[in-house]
Amino acid sequence: MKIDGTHYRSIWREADGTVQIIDQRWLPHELRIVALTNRKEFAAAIRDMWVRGAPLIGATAAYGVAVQMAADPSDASLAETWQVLHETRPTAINLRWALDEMTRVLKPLAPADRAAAAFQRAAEICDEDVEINHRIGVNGLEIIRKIAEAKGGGRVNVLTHCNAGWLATVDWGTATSPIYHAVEAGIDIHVFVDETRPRNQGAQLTAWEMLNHGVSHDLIVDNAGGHLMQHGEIDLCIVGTDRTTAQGDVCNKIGTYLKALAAQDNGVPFYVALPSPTIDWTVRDGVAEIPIEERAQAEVTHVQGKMPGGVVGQVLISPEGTPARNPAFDVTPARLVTGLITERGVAPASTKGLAAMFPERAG
Ligand SMILES: CSC[C@@H](O)[C@@H](O)C(=O)COP(=O)(O)O
Repeated sequence: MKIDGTHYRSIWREADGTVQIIDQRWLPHELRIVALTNRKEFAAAIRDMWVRGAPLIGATAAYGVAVQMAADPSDASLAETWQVLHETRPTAINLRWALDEMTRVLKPLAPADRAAAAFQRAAEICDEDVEINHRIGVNGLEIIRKIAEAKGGGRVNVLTHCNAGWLATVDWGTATSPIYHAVEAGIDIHVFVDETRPRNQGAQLTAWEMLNHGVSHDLIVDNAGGHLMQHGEIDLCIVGTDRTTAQGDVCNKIGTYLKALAAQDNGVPFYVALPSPTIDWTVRDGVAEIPIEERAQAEVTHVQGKMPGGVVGQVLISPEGTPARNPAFDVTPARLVTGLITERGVAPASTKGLAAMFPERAG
């Protein structure tokens, strides 16, 4: 996507071979681009959320393997890199998907051939992600178009949670891709952006994306969505996912479940934008089987922002010493999901629906 006229991806390889990322910890206040040069830095970038969002975590891990292969292409190094990167964040399945995919490609090769093959496969994974998200946008656009037509061309109001935007992927985003496509198609669309405590990915990243792209939007506090739905101000919800099970349960940023409950109570369609690498075919019951990341208490007791004087920093908002819990994701059961917007089309959130859409993957 474009920032001030320049097209950026969230991760890319420079002509000199270095892997560059946008360090998202500083957005929206500063656009900082950094190079990741060794495995330790890749692990830190994923764990400490310089990059985040399920597809981007996967793409970053793929390049992390490639950089490590250039340093040490041995079998031991490949296996250890899988471990080191895999333990950085437990919930987004794209991480394991990308590490397994890199291992599948590299393991049969002679060590001397691994680095070049790894960089090539990492670049392909990035390009595939862009294409998948583009397709999700095309398929999701039809949902938005139908709502616009039903409203006689009136404004379509979309609620989204967290950042499932281009910053969470390599480009386009998942939940935002139908929105960007709708804007391009000339549909009058307005986006309600959940701030998404504790890390405020909505306030910091999605709002920034919408502003940059000239998309009409309002930032709302997380607790406002139900109220807006009750008053007919939301036509549909579109969110992303970090892991979707074979039966269509959706694990996404904490608070997604509450939005889905409010959507069902108010008859608001609740869609999930789902790239196929985000399906975990090995699990069925998301609540019972998906590991939920618990992050630092400080993310709850503090908020980050721009201080007077322009410095980006954190302020304590609770009494010093108050304990906090910080589960980073929750699971929305399939029964609350209207449809899964995939690169192949919109699937019902069910075992049958996903199996029909991806027959070659379903067990
Ligand atoms: C297209 S990204 C889908 C999800 O990864 C996104 O909604 C989300 O929850 C991101 O969480 P984060 O903790 O910022 O990595």
